Amino acid sequence: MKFTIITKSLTSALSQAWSSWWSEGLKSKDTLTVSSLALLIILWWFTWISKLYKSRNPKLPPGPRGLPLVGNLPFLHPDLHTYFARLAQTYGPIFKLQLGTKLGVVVTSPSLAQQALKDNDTTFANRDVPAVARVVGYGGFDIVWTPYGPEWRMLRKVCVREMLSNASMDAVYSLRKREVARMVREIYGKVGSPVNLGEQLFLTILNIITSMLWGGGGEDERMTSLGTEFREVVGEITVLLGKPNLSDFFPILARFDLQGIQRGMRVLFLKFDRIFESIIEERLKLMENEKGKESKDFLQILLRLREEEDAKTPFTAKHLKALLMDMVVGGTDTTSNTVEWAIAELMNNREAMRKAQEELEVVVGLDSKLEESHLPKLHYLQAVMKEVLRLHPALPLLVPHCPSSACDIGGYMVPEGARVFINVWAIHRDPSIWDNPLEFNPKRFLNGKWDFNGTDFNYFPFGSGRRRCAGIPMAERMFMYELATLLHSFDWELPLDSEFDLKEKFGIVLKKATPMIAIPTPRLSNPTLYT
Ligand code: HEM
Repeated sequence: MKFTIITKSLTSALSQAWSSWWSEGLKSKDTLTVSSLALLIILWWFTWISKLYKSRNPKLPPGPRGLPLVGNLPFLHPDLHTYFARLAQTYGPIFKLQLGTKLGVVVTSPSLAQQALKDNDTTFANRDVPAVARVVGYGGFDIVWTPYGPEWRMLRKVCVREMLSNASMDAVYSLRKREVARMVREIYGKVGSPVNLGEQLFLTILNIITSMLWGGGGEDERMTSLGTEFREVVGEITVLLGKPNLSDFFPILARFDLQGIQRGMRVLFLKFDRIFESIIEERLKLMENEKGKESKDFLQILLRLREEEDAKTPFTAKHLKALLMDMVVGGTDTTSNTVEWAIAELMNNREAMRKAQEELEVVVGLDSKLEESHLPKLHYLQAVMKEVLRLHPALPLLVPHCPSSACDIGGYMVPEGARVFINVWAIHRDPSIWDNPLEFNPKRFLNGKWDFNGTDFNYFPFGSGRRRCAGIPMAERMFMYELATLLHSFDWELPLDSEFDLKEKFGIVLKKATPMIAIPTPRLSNPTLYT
C-alpha cells in the first residue's frame, strides 16, 4: 500500500516537472537527453524503492493455487509426507498451502530447517494447538502443547531432570525388566505360529511405560484392572488424535465441533482422568499405609514434587496428570512403531539381521539373558536404530511449530500463527545428502558422526531446538532393550503365504501400512532362559 502511494507521488512529481520543461518551449536537441535522464531517474527510484519495500515486507513463499474458501484442502493427499516432498520438487524448499483459513508452510531443506529451529529458535518454540489437544492436554498443562514460557520450562525440567535422568531411569530398570520378560514368555508360548509384532510391541511398550510411571507398587489386582482399562482408552485416544478435524482448518467453527471429534475426545478424556485419579488415590493410600516404604517409580517422584510446590511456577495436580499423559501418548506409538520398522527392515535385509544377531552372541552369549548393561556394547544395533529413524522417522513432519511473530525464512515471510511443517522424512532421503538414500544400510552410522541431539540438520529424527523430543533417553533405552531382546531370544521368519512390503501409512505416527507378522523360533541354549 505504502509502496503504491510513494510510487504514484514520485511519478506525478516527475511528470509535472517534465511538462513544465515542455511548456516553457524547450524544443532543442537536448530534449532527447533530458527525457532519457528523467526515464533513468524514474527507473532508479523505482528499483530502489521496490528493493526497500521487499526488504521490509518479504513476500510469502510460493505454493500451489487453491480454491476459494477451502484453499488447498481438497487436494491434500492422505500420505502428507510424500505429498509435501513432491510439492517441494515443484515449489522449492519452502512453500505455502492454504488450509482453510490457516496458512501452512512446509520446509524441506537442512539450511531452512536450521534458520527456523536454530537461528529463530525462540520464535519457533511454539505450537499451533489442535482443537482436540485442547480437550486432552489438560487445557494446555502438558509439555507438548504448552506455549513457550516459564510453565513449559518448569514441566520440561521436571520431565528431563527428575524422571528421565540416568539415575531415575536406572532406578526403574527392574520394572522394564519385568515387562520385557513378560513379553518374552508370551512370545515363547507362541513359538512356531505367526505373531502380530505391531500389536505385541505396542502392548509391551505401553506396559513398560505405565509400569515405570506407577507400577512400582507391586502387582496389585486393582492396579492391573486399571491398567487394562487404561490401555483401551489410550488406543481410542490415538485413533481420534489422528483424524483430520475441520475445527483446525476453520478455527471459527471450532465451537460447533461439526465432526464431533472434540466431543468424542472429551468422553475419552474423562475416562482417562478418572483412571488417573484412581491410580493416584491408590498410591496415596499405599504411601499412607506403608509409611517409609518408598516405591521407585515416576508417580512417586511427581507426588513428592507436588508436596514441595515452588511458589513461582507451582507443580499442580493437573500438571502431574498432564505429564503422565505426555509420557504415555508421546512415548508409546512412536517407540513401538520404530521397533516394528526395525524388525521389518532387518527381515528384508538378512545380512544386517545376521550381523546384529552375531553381535548379540558375542556380547551376551546364547546361554545368557540380555541385560540393559549390555546395550552400550551393541554398536551395530545402535547403528540399526539410527538407520531405522533415518528412513522412518516416527514423526515425519515433527510436531508442527508455530512462530510467535512473523519471521524471514529463506527470503520469504512466514507469518505469525502459521502452521510450520518441517519435512524431516524428505531431508533424511535427500540424495544430495545421503548415498543411496533408499537403501537400508546401518553401516553409514558406524562412524559415530551422527547423534540424536538435533545439532546437525541433515539428521534430526527427534527434532531440534528447544522443543525437540523430551523423551530421547527413554526412547533409546526402550527401543534398544526391546529390539535386542527380540533378536537375541528368537529367529524370525515370514509366514509362508504372506506378502511382505515396506509401505508406509501417514498418521499421527508414521506406521507400516500392513502389520509386521512373523514366526518366532527360539535361539537361546536353555528353555529356562525363557521363564
Ligand atoms: C522413537 C521414539 C520417539 C521419537 C522418534 C520421538 C520424536 C519426537 C519428535 C520429532 C518430537 C517433536 C520435536 C519438534 O517438534 O521439534 C517429539 C516431541 C516430544 N516427545 Fe518424543 N519421540 C519418541 C519417543 C518419546 C518418548 C518415549 C517420550 C516420553 C517420555 C516422548 C516425549 C515427547 C514430548 C513430551 C515431546 C514434546 C516436547 C516439547 O514440545 O517440548 N517422546 N518427539
